[in-house]
Amino acid sequence: MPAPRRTSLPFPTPDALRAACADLPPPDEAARYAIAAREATLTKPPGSLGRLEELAAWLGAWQGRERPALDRVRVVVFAGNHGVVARGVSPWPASVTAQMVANFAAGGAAINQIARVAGAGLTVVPMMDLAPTADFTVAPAMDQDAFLAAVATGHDAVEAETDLLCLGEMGIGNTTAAAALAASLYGGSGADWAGPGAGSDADGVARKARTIDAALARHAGHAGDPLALARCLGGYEMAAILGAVLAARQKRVPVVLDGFICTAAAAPLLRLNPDGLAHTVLSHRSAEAAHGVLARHLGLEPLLNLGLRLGEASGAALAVPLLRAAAACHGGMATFAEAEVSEKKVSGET
Ligand SMILES: O=C(O)c1ccc[n+]([C@@H]2O[C@H](COP(=O)([O-])O)[C@@H](O)[C@H]2O)c1
Ligand SMILES: Cc1cc2nc[nH]c2cc1C
Repeated sequence: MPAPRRTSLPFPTPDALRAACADLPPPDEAARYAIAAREATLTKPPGSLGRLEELAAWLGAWQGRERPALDRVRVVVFAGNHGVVARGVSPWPASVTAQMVANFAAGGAAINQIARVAGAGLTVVPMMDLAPTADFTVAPAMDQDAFLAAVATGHDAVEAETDLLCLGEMGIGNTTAAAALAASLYGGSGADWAGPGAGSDADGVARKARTIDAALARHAGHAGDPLALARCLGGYEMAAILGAVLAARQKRVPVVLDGFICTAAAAPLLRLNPDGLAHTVLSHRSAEAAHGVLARHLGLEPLLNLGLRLGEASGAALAVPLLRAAAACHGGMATFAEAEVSEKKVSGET
């Protein structure tokens, strides 16, 4: 189903969007305090659940609950087409984007299976009713109106009554867009950020690197303006992810980011606000090598490392069972007092 066309935009201008990105709510500190206090009473050596303890605190602080809940987990996948595919940057034809969206609707994709196992609802937002973005080696990928409309589509896709939001994308050619955007934000050349994507061979990766270099040269005038770079070098589905990450923050919905493209799409928010991705975790480190580099720039530590390079929120949905375990331990474990377990070692005992 095409995304509904809107008559009014939540951010009618780039300045309005920039101002919204600068003005983000903090987590619930009282909930964070209550979670830390409860964590210290649970029947385990302090810190022994490692990152699960941090995840429970992160979930609860954004949900504003001492015991985080994951009853309403939603996966949202945005899909869009990229004009830069005409440069031969993907081994797949652009038509595969729409074909995969049909596959999502029929329940036949990996994300359908993983979302079901994770107990998450799946929403797919196709943006292929729009003409593909422009080939960004010759023009901005999107004009101002198209970019703000795509951001609005993502913003509209987030419901406040969500305990956890997993974001992902589908778009043939979008590893080139993600690499170009990452290079424009964090420096380096095409060769530093280009990888095989959905299966390019060495010649394809070299072509991709040259394409990214051409795009960087074309849009160099926007250096230092993260929203302009997202508009010139990104894609509809990437702009929508940016809008969804922003909307989630405004509603204090915790977010799981997926692979390379999803992470690159969210990166401009961090450039606009050093605290802008505090409500997000990164599900996994993609097999696309640039993802690990980008994650380090963003200060995000991936939860999983499974050699995934699929996209479509598959990694984000795979992180849900981990988060469920973190929440279940925090909410369900007995305290030392309840279980009558001795809390401290007897002095002198080894
Ligand atoms: O999530 C990732 O890290 C990832 C890495 C490589 C490829 N992909 C997916 O593959 C598609 C883009 O690959 P490409 O080679 O056409 O740019 C797009 O649909 C992405 O979801 C995704
Ligand atoms: C088949 C296929 C499925 C995908 N899912 C996400 N990106 C994809 C790219 C391709 C090519």
